[in-house]
Amino acid sequence: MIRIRNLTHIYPGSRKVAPHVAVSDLSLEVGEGEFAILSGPNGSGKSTLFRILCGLARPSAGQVSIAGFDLLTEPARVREVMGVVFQSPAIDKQLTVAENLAIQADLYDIPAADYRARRDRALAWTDLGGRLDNRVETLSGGLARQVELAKVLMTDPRILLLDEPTTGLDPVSRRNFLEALQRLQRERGMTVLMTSHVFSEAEDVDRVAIMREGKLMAYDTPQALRAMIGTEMVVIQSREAKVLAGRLEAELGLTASVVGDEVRLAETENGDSLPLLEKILQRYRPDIRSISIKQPGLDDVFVRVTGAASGQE
Ligand SMILES: Nc1ncnc2c1ncn2[C@@H]1O[C@H](COP(=O)(O)OP(=O)(O)OP(=O)(O)O)[C@@H](O)[C@H]1O
Repeated sequence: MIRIRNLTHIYPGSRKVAPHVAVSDLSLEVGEGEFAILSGPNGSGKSTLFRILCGLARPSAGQVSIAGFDLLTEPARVREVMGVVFQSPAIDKQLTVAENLAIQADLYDIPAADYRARRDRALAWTDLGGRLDNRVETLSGGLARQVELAKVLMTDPRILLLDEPTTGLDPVSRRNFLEALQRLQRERGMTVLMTSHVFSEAEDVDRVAIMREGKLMAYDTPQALRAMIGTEMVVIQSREAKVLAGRLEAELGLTASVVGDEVRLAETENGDSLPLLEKILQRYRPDIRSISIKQPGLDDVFVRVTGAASGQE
């Protein structure tokens, strides 16, 4: 449904700045009706890839086809099937919800006879019922984002591209927004590709892509990605996490990564972390605030794959 083949994007540079390869020979497919998340540390090339996919930038090399249409040679066909929710608001906050949706209908030449039905169908995926006459500036951040979604849904897309749509939302609004997307996927067979750096959002999706320095480092189901790390890991909270990690590596020969005030240890060889936990507790107790065994999450995968600390909620 979204097929990216050997995509490369090079920013040309200038006399003072060298050319920069922002996307490097990247290939990736999102199947029909799949929900995929694209993540990566700052500067890894997500925005560049997103801009290419929504037709705002032309790649230096490679092909992209969307619903079987070539992005470069059939952009109008692609626009017919794809809806894009950008990070920066694309609605007029001074206008009401209904006025914003009416403008979208005008822009896309939606026949007047279809307008109400389309509008009501789009709103059915949101929590905006009864808010049609409210000015967007009076809505919460979460509902305002849902207006963006409703606006895009007015055009009946089969594919949705979203750029960090939940940034700045509180956890409840974020969950509501994601639930709307998941229902669209489940009940309408929508294909969804969304950039995000919040890994709790990625735990339930079909596939997660992790980019680093323009390259696709991993692309798999959340389960398969978590399995890369093992079944369980020891996590220690410490005021001096870096110092403790250094000591654990030097004195016990362990592999440790530091995320904030946490030291996370790679899986033990026999997979049983309890003896290791006891040993660490006996030796380093004064340096430890808490110690536990946990199943690896996607944030651990991210740290392993990119070498960067993951985005925090
Ligand atoms: N117009 C530009 N000219 C030159 N280099 C650029 C340009 N835009 C981005 N870059 C560089 O390309 C690389 C990828 O940038 P991009 O914005 O795609 O990354 P990102 O993963 O979206 O980062 P973020 O999460 O910070 O938005 C970065 O090193 C960035 O500095």
